[in-house]
Amino acid sequence: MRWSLVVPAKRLGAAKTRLAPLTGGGHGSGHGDGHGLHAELVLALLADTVAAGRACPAVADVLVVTDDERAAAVVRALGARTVPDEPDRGLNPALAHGARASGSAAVAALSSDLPALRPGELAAALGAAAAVPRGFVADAAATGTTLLTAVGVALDPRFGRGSAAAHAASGALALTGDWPGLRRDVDTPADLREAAGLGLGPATAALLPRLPRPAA
Ligand SMILES: Nc1nc2c(ncn2[C@@H]2O[C@H](COP(=O)(O)OP(=O)(O)OP(=O)(O)O)[C@@H](O)[C@H]2O)c(=O)[nH]1
Ligand SMILES: C=C(OP(=O)(O)O)C(=O)O
Repeated sequence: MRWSLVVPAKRLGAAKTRLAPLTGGGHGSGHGDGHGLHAELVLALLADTVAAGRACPAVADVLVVTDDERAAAVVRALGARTVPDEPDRGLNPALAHGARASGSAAVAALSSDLPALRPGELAAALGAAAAVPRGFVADAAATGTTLLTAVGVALDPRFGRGSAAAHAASGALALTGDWPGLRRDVDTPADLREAAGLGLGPATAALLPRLPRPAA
């Protein structure tokens, strides 16, 4: 079975506010304005996630839901398709829109902040997901979700705080395996240090030495 991956990306300057301390946070950091180091860091996390997805043999195509032109250009250069961020009602409606736009019967929503993701572990998780109508992979903290899958049924995404429990309550099966890069989402500076310990993708690795506050 080959999958369509749907990856959400809100505007770079508005995303990942909890990482602002790493990029200086204030004036000149680019946090909030879509430029500068903050946007570059958010973009690097997205680029490494998309590149790993594209390199996964179980993935037929990657669809990024975004209105950010810079993010769209970067992921297209990596071989992803892009669709506008519709209906502009937040993360879950954007993912449902992307899932429908993919036109695929096997759809997986993937977090956009997985810089240590390996194509092989994604393939293993998607292999497990092929056996169930809906499945999910919890993040390293076991409270959030990094992957939500659907085969022949609606994706019905419930990302957000406590999403692992919400996905389980909606009938999705928790998929478990030794997939450290797939689980290691990066919301905080400490998360980025842990991702660095697993091994970062090239975009995030290249950015790390440029951060004013060392992350790793
Ligand atoms: N396309 C799209 N993506 C979204 C939207 N809202 C959130 N996302 C993406 O979903 C992921 C989780 O977003 P949030 O939980 O809002 O916050 P965050 O950007 O991770 O970070 P914090 O500001 O630090 O909480 C990020 O990859 C966002 O880019 C949306 O309305 N549209
Ligand atoms: C949206 C989620 O995560 P975060 O906000 O941490 O990126 C989630 O885990 O469902």
